[in-house]
Amino acid sequence: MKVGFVGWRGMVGSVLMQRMREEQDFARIEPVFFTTSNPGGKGPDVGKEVPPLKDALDLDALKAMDAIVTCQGGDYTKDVYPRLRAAGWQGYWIDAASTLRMQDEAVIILDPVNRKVIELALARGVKTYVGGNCTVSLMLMAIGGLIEQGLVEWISPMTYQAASGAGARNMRELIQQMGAIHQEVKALLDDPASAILEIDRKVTDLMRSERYPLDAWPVPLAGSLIPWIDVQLETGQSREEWKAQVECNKILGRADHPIPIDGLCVRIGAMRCHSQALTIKLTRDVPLADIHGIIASHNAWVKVVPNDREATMRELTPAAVSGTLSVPVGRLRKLSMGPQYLSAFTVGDQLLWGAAEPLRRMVRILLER
Ligand SMILES: NC(=O)C1=CN([C@@H]2O[C@H](COP(=O)(O)OP(=O)(O)OC[C@H]3O[C@@H](n4cnc5c(N)ncnc54)[C@H](OP(=O)(O)O)[C@@H]3O)[C@@H](O)[C@H]2O)C=CC1
Ligand SMILES: N[C@@H](CC(=O)OP(=O)(O)O)C(=O)O
Repeated sequence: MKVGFVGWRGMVGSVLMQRMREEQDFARIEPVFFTTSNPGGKGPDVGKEVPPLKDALDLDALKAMDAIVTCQGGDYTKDVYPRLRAAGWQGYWIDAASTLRMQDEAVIILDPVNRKVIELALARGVKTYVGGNCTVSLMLMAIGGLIEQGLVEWISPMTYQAASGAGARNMRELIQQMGAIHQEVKALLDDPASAILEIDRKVTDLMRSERYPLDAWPVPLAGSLIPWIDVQLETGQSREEWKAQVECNKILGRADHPIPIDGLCVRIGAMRCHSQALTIKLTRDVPLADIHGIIASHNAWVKVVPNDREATMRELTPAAVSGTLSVPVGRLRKLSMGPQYLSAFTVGDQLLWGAAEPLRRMVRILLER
């Protein structure tokens, strides 16, 4: 199978390349690498010879592919995908961008959760497969078992989203902000006799000043947080919040009888792990021990963390999870509102299960057919 890769040197694309090398995926395909900036250049090291980079805007070169995997972004998809389809290309389009997700011709891919939906779509001849929003995919990896068992009446997710979701520039600037804060008060920090309120005042003054690094972020993130992600919708939701219900239910193949899912999305100063606090209304009172079992047995990556202080602090943080495929879920307890109200807290790497991994696995699914 000839697979074209676009966007492979970006942040999501690099994670995809790393995972494909780890899983020896390149041995099973004929990879062709495309670029928007360096046609004729050298392709990445994938353990075998690859042809020079092809132009990602050259429709004829793209048309020669059986499948195209793109992590190049929504503008590229908007520009190239319709022209390629209009030119009669019948190959598989596998995309990380949100552009096509809600279109009828596209299936949102998260195979540990919706393998059946994917298989049915393949059988119907669907050729467009799009990775889900990162918070959506990570939530379903965490509590897919409860949904599968029909135990979820509604969910309210409150998110703590990492800088990586906004892109590489934003990750860099988060660290620059951290550094600027430290520089500002270094002398005071080094003096054990200095007053903490003086340190705090200087930090706050810096964050409010023109000297604070703010090119990528609209307002300070380090030392603060941003309770809005993506654009504003008329409903009062952010677009990120809107995605939760529509994408989850599309992934689950139940857009006609959706589970209500709504909450607030907040950007925090983590690097690449999104966290979410979930309030779940169960359809019935289920004992916690059963809930643990149902969640843990849903897929190979979810891990139930016991609701105790030590295990939670050790295992249920971005620092512990970053760079791994593990999706821990903990803080599972019945809330005081009643036995059908369950809390949960989950953490996941938004570049792996949140972006690259579902695409990688879709290529594998195609190879297995
Ligand atoms: N960031 C995220 O969390 C998620 C992103 N996505 C989707 O993936 C798309 C790509 O995101 P992301 O990977 O963050 O984007 P990047 O900005 O990291 O990469 C996108 C492209 O920019 C070009 N580029 C220009 N300068 C550089 C550079 N210095 N280093 C690397 N690449 C460079 C590359 O194209 P070329 O080689 O052709 O020059 C690259 O493929 C997003 O637009 C979004 O649609 C989906 C889920 C999550
Ligand atoms: N919006 C997500 C990242 C992302 O790229 O989402 P989507 O794939 O839905 O555009 C975030 O900021 O954390």
